[in-house]
Amino acid sequence: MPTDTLPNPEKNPAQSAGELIRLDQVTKRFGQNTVLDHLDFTVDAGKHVTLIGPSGSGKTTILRLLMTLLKPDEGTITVDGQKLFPASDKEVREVRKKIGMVFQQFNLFPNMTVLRNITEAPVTVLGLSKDEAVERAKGLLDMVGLAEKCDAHPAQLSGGQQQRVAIARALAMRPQVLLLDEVTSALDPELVAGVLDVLRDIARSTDITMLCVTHEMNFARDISDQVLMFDSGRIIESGPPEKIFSEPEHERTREFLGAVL
Ligand SMILES: Nc1ncnc2c1ncn2[C@@H]1O[C@H](COP(=O)(O)OP(=O)(O)OP(=O)(O)O)[C@@H](O)[C@H]1O
Repeated sequence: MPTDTLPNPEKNPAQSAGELIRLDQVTKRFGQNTVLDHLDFTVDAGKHVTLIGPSGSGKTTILRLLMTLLKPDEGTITVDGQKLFPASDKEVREVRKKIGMVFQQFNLFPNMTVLRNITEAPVTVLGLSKDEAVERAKGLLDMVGLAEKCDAHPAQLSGGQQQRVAIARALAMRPQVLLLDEVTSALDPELVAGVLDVLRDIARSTDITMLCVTHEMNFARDISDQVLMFDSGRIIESGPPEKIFSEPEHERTREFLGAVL
């Protein structure tokens, strides 16, 4: 893998150690529905944390709060020392630059080539020259195994290839944190492994912090430093994957893993 195109400690000095994400007593309601209930957790820089739990337990809501797509009703969220709410527009923009997200539906720009999908934000948001952005994008496309697809449009790619472009696009911003929201759920089964292999490679060979919602338990076991088990908007159990998957303490965790493994 061409590591010069990826985040590393020299290029992200703030990420060398310590706490990067903190949620303190975060509550989110949709009407009468309390989706997150006084939630506390922290993620240290460089760690890979996976959120598991039944459908509707609030996992995606956490990623959307971190992306500032939603606002908490109570509590505070801090990323790299900056509170997200309240924060000025400028502060939010600065924090957003540190966070990349890959969605279930790839959300590529359909009218742009693969290369342009990846270079657009580094040029317009980070102010890179076109040449710098193209060099970075080509390195990333090489890393996700799509070097020959620069000039293709998203519709000409398989879902798995589109998702690998979306991963490259997120990394092109050199984020400190990568949020992954069920990134293989919309894929045909035969395309899942290719995307997960790319993510395993990124987890292994970069220092990027990952927060991952997935139903792929083998993948979670492989990449996670910590697994958080959610139920009804609370973390009911957390720990290293070998503990959560092999010796879960909570009955709900055992039930959930029994259903998905
Ligand atoms: N914009 C919204 N308006 C109203 N309710 C919402 C909204 N977004 C999420 N919810 C509700 O919040 C709850 C938690 O949703 P969330 O997507 O965070 O769960 P999840 O654990 O990620 O589930 P899944 O694994 O199915 O994606 C669900 O009951 C969902 O219906």
